[in-house]
Amino acid sequence: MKIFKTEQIRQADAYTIANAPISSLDLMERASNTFVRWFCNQFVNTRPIGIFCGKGNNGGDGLAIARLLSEKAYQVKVYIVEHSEDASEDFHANFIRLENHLTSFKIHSEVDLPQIPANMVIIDAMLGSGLSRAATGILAEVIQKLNDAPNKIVSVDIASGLYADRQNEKEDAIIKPHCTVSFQFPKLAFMMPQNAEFVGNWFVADIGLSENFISATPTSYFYTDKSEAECKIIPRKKFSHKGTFGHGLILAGSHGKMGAAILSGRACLRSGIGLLSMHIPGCGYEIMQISIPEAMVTVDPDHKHLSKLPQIESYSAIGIGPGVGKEKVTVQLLATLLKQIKTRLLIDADALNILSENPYLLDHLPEKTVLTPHPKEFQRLAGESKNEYERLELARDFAKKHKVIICLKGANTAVVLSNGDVHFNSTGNAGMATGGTGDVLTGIITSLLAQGYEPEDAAILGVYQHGLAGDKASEIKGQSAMIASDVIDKLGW
Ligand SMILES: NC(=O)C1=CN([C@@H]2O[C@H](COP(=O)(O)OP(=O)(O)OC[C@H]3O[C@@H](n4cnc5c(N)ncnc54)[C@H](OP(=O)(O)O)[C@@H]3O)[C@@H](O)[C@H]2O)[C@@H](O)CC1
Ligand SMILES: Nc1ncnc2c1ncn2[C@@H]1O[C@H](COP(=O)(O)OP(=O)(O)O)[C@@H](O)[C@H]1O
Ligand SMILES: [K+]
Repeated sequence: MKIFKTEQIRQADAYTIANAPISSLDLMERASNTFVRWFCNQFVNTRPIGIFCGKGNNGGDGLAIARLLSEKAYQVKVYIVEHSEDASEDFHANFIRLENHLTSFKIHSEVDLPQIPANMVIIDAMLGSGLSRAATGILAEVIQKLNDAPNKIVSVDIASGLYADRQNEKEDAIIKPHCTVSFQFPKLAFMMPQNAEFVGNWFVADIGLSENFISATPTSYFYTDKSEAECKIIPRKKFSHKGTFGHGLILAGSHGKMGAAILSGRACLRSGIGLLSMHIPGCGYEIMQISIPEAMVTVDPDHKHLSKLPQIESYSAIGIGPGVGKEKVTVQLLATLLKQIKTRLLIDADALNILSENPYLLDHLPEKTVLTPHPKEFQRLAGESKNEYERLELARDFAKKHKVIICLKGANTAVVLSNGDVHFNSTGNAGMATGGTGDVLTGIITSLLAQGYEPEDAAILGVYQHGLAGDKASEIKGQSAMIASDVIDKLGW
């Protein structure tokens, strides 16, 4: 799914109005109807509803929603926050339509603020994607009051006060909704961890903006949903054999960290690879052979660390990093690997930290190497950033400069391609914030690379399947009890 910036959403809106054709008021009606359909599935009509409207089109949506809900026998109260003398045309039209149904209450100042019953559901339609500056004055006061109340809040399109695609200041007044119903596209703001409390659970309501416009308009931001991930899967043919699915090599583990090697190896095998070899330090030999009988093992001459690169010509992809440490000998091994490698490569964990400490190695990264840093590893690699928008830009610059693919891990992992495109992941949950889940991802993506998936697809699909397995694991174990091995157990597609 594409993620558009505010300006592009406005253009999509205008294009649809001109070409569908549909009047802007009818488009607002359609958007409001879509919201109401969603809302009625979530909230019964015995609960009172309070709709807080601004005076732009977001407020116009609020007024239309008020009318539609009252037609469905919801008890609705409408509050209009008088932040401006002027109102948008469609706000005005909906205000007139509403007059036959409901009276609205105007909020000019704090004294006009209503008492809010505890069971009232609040619909936030004060400011939408037209936010041009921080909310102040009466808007800020209403936002504060609603945030302080225990009531459930549902934001129309986006929480009032939250910029759709740029950084807010810390002190900005922003609604903290339980959920947001976004029109047609998710907003870039929803992908940023810092905005979690200003988004809540979010849903996309298809309001029928022009498909021609959407498919023809380029964007650098995407959201990987189920259909997009599934169409990347290459089916296994009836007469295929293990040679069809590649032979991967994972270099992992050190004394005390053989678990990381085991997790990545197991995940690799559970992701469809034909053959897997693991290169590990001497201390891990028996551990590995017993833990993963399906994997072949080559043993490093060093007992505790990886020090010597094995023959690598026969592998279709190589993954390096989980649990390897940063010993001098391992630095040397990575440098040799970068010189010799002719196949697809994934670099994770301490191998990334080695790159950070030896930046000259970055010039030797083969094109489309997949890097899988968590935020701290990325910071070591690319430097500090003031906020998550800046971090994303840094990742895009880094990926373009070094022609690599970066999976910036976290909730909504951002897969940043070497052309700067960003694919945010839709699967995964906070139960995955536990040691070893990153090693699992290394195994999955290495497996896909070995099978011949293009590195872009391997990264996007691998991240998606990793999160999906995490979601299945959390359904069974719960987020607190699940561990990385549970994620491996739930792999499979
Ligand atoms: N295609 C779609 O997706 C569709 C979108 N639709 C809906 O339209 C919404 C966008 O509408 P919108 O452009 O009128 O913007 P919205 O946020 O309601 O208000 C802007 C007004 O507020 C003002 N203003 C801004 N910041 C302010 C501040 N801090 N404090 C005070 N005032 C401030 C601003 O003033 P100005 O910046 O000009 O001074 C302007 O007057 C969108 O979110 C969705 O709900 C659907 O109806 C149909 C299809
Ligand atoms: N809150 C979360 N929601 C979704 N996925 C998460 C969350 N926290 C962590 N993850 C995922 O779990 C993995 C953690 O990786 P990492 O930090 O490298 O762990 P480790 O080094 O212990 O293996 C990443 O793929 C990340 O996207
Ligand atoms: K809103």
